[in-house]
Order: sequence, then structure tokens, then C-alpha cells
Amino acid sequence: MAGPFPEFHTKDLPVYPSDLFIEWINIAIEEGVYEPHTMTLSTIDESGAPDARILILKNVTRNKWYFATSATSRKREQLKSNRRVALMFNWSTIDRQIRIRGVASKMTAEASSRDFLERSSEAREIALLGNQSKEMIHREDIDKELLKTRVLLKQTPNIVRPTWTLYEVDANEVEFW
Ligand SMILES: Cc1cc2nc3c(=O)[nH]c(=O)nc-3n(C[C@H](O)[C@H](O)[C@H](O)COP(=O)(O)O)c2cc1C
Repeated sequence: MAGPFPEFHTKDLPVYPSDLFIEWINIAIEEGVYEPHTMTLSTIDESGAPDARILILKNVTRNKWYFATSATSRKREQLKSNRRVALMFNWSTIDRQIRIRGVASKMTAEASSRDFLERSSEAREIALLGNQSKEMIHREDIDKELLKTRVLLKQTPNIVRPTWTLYEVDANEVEFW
């Protein structure tokens, strides 16, 4: 961390934390923060143990933050038993962090399909592999499977992975640091 860092005045804050979040992520983009739209999603498993991983922020609306994932993933199992989550953005080069706590809800199949089709073709190829959260098999086998999904995508460009699921996180606490 080198600074100088963007200033933060607590006077005249917007009414909704999501508006301040949008201001801050725009500053992060202007300041050249690497992948500012990536965040950590923390969940809790059935035994009460925490888990965390990096995800892409898909959208923000009034106090709601969105992510998408596969319904066959480990996090999906965890969200089935406990919908309480935390999101964390760390923009260390501008010395900023945002912590969000809230409840995740599944969006409709239509919204999930729309999100899937908005992904790049490379991201759709990977998502179509369907091996999320599984132990990695041999690299050559993955490459062979990727070739198959590439062909499938060329033949049926509007194919949607049925297990792809968009979630919204309804925030009940947002901390700007
Ligand atoms: C930069 C980056 C972005 C990622 N974005 C997503 C994402 O948007 N959705 C997703 O399901 N996994 C994403 N992943 C993979 C997850 O971090 C994780 O490995 C995967 O979802 C399996 O997690 P789980 O076993 O806890 O369910 C991303 C990984 C990285 C490194």
C-alpha cells in the first residue's frame, strides 16, 4: 500500500449503502484496481463450519448484491441449509474494504438463464463442464471435455446449463472501511 488513497467523508452519505458501494467500485475501476468486481462469498456448512471462495459480482440493485453459481456445487448445498452469507470486497491498492452480511435467495430460472447467456463463450464452456467443486481429474481429460463443450456451444449457441443459478443477497449490514 503506497497511497495517497481516496478520501472518505461520512457527511452527506447516500441513503442506500448500495449507492455508496457503486460510488466506491467506480473509484476502484478509475484507480485501476485489479478485478474490483471479484468478491469473497462466505457460507456456513451443515455442521456450522465456515467456508469461503472468490466469485464474480453480477449486479447490484437497491441493497441487493448478485452472484451466480452451479446448483451442483458445494456452496449450493451449504446455501440450502443456511442462507446467511457474507460478501467481502478487498481493494488493497486503494486501501478499501467493503463487508456485506445478508441472506441469499435463488432467482428465477429465467433470470439465471439470462445471466448464463451474458457470460463470455469461454466462461460458458467451463460452466458447461459441470464439474464445479469436484476433485480435478487429469488435465488432458479436462481439455478433451472442454473441446466437446466448445463444439456443443458452436452447434447450440443458446444452450443454457440447467443448474446455473443466480442468487441475490439482501444485505442487512454493510461496512465501508
Ligand atoms: C477470479 C475468480 C472468479 C470466480 N467466479 C466464480 C463465479 O462467478 N461463480 C462460481 O460459481 N465460481 C466462481 N469461481 C470459482 C469459485 O471460486 C469456486 O472455486 C467454485 O465456485 C467452487 O466453490 P464451492 O466448492 O465452494 O462451491 C471463481 C474463481 C475465481 C478465481
